[in-house]
Amino acid sequence: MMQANDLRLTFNRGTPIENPALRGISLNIAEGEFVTVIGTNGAGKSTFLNAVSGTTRVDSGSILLNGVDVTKKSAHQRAHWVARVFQDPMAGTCEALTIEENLALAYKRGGKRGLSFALNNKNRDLFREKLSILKLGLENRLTDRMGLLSGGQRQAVSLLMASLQPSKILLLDEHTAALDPKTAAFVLELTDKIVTDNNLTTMMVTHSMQQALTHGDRTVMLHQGQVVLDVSGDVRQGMTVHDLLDMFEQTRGEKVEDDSLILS
Ligand SMILES: Nc1ncnc2c1ncn2[C@@H]1O[C@H](COP(=O)(O)OP(=O)(O)OP(=O)(O)O)[C@@H](O)[C@H]1O
Repeated sequence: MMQANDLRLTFNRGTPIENPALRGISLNIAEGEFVTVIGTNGAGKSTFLNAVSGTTRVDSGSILLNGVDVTKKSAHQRAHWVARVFQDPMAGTCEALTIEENLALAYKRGGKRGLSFALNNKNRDLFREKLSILKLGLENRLTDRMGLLSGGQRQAVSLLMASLQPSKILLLDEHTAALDPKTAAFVLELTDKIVTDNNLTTMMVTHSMQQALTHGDRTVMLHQGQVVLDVSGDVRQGMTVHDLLDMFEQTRGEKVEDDSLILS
């Protein structure tokens, strides 16, 4: 479903602050697969997601979505293949617009018709039905401005927006990191439900090794711009954070030096 082939990207090439952020990332993700992505600070996780969504162009390599080479397509052109939820709850939705307007925008993603076209009674019923899944009472607040919602509520709506159209891939970039622990747990639970119910192909970046192992069905670890671990199936089943750290140490001959990754 998603194929990343030997992605390479160096920031500030030829300057004293040259930084090879992606050093040959290759990763194939099958339709409906839920991959968690973990890695130390600066490992290239966000850059990789940016490369897939098209907000950052790679120097070389290619990205295929459903067999279509999208490497040279802009983020806008990729919008109907890619849905994304960011760490900042303010980033994925438009606070000046109402809840229903935000949902309508997501619903017509990639389409050419205007917002008013997507805001009809039939769609309002659909939005109400979808919002009721969140169990936050938002189905009764369609015309409230998005800016009135809490961070957790906004992330929940963002997830819903991501599932309104059959995307080719859902990218979650530490989308619970800015939330309090209880709200983060709620949004993660919701993530599992929305991903499973809609059979979404998903890549979720998380800073928690524990989360990476308990959600999704495959875990990929990035380190210094490369994929260094890729575990799934029986190997991943029952795997502890300790096991993952051991595996990293055996493969790389070095220890993970990022405490936040180990402790969170
Ligand atoms: N626009 C940019 N210009 C220059 N360097 C950048 C840019 N974006 C990222 N980098 C650098 O590329 C490297 C990878 O960054 P990236 O944000 O992808 O890491 P990450 O794994 O998401 O890290 P974190 O867990 O800290 O968010 C880092 O060294 C970062 O400083």
